[in-house]
Amino acid sequence: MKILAAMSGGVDSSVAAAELVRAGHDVSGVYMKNWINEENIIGHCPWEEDITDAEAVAQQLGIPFRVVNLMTEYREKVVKYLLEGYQAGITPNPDVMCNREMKFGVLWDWAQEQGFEAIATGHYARKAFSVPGSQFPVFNSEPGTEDSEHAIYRGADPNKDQTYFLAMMQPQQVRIAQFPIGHLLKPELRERARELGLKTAEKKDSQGICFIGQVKMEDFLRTFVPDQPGPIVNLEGKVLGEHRGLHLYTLGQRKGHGVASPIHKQAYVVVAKRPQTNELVVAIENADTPLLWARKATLHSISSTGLPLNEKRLLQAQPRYRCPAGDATFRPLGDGRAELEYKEPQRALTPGQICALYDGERLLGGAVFETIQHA
Ligand SMILES: Nc1ncnc2c1ncn2[C@@H]1O[C@H](COP(=O)(O)OP(=O)(O)OP(=O)(O)O)[C@@H](O)[C@H]1O
Repeated sequence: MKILAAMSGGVDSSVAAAELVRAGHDVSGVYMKNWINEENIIGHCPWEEDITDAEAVAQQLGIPFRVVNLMTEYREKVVKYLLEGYQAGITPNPDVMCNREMKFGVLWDWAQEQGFEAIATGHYARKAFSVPGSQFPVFNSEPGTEDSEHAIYRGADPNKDQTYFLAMMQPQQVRIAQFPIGHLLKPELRERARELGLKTAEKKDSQGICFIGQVKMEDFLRTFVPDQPGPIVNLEGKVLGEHRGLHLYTLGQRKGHGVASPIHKQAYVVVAKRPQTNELVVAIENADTPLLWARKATLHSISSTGLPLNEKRLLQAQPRYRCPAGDATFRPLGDGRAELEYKEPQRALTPGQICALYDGERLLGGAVFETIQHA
């Protein structure tokens, strides 16, 4: 099969490409140039080093390598969404959009023109397909037949699972996606990279948002969105301090708001943002802090990785990356929206954030939190 390996210059996608070569595919590597540090944002933006590393690994594997410039599309499809979201007071997720709009969107369009049949990434996720009549999961990334059903399962390494970031992928994108390292644990992957002598074998895992690399989200936002200071208040409306702009804070945030707690081992936590009055609301965190916990929410932009999510069902809903998925009832409202009711109260559900939907280990799709109903 002719497969395009998306190589970021990190160890995960290096091993992903190596696995495809080992399986005998016709592999080419590609680095997407989404963003360069032209805005002089503080911090280290290592794209040049990443390209050098990705190219060196491609050479080691004996595969062709190219850099494609997708900076215009990235600005349009991801950065704009990110900045508009923050300006509107919600918390967007650029990594999720990057997968749907860039890697399996714009990059896939380009790949098809070049005659590729699939795109592979170094995500910790497993691809499965079933031919009619057989049962999931059959972990295999072969294309199957026309009528086979494709699905994404959580990566085998629970600490590294990245399916949350794939939640908004469309069925036709799932069909052409391959995740060659999803069955590996991170230490096994590192070992494989060492055995192959790959240049990236000991390279540190990337931090932060995919395109801003080591740059902190806060520094990035401050370059584009002016500070808008306002009061920090408690639930009774008493002013406790000053914030620098509501967009710089996240619901559930315990540190970085500058309000010290008078109670030992009980921190102030951000429980609400009030755009009308530009107030950031904080409260002392405990098991029943008002506004912090919620069981019910509405979702919009429901997106399915396979069969449509148009019936009431029980499922597991993961409200953010690195957070357990809680049991919930999902009730579609018929207009791309749904009600979600968790069995247990959830901490800091946040409008604008992606909610990934699962049936056990299987990723069903995703949606965006619209409103949160506090008890
Ligand atoms: N600039 C890029 N060019 C090509 N592929 C990319 C790029 N950025 C990310 N990817 C692909 O998306 C996958 C997930 O991206 P993410 O930024 O989360 O990397 P990661 O999990 O740290 O993996 P890696 O170790 O490969 O960098 C990568 O493994 C790679 O296949």
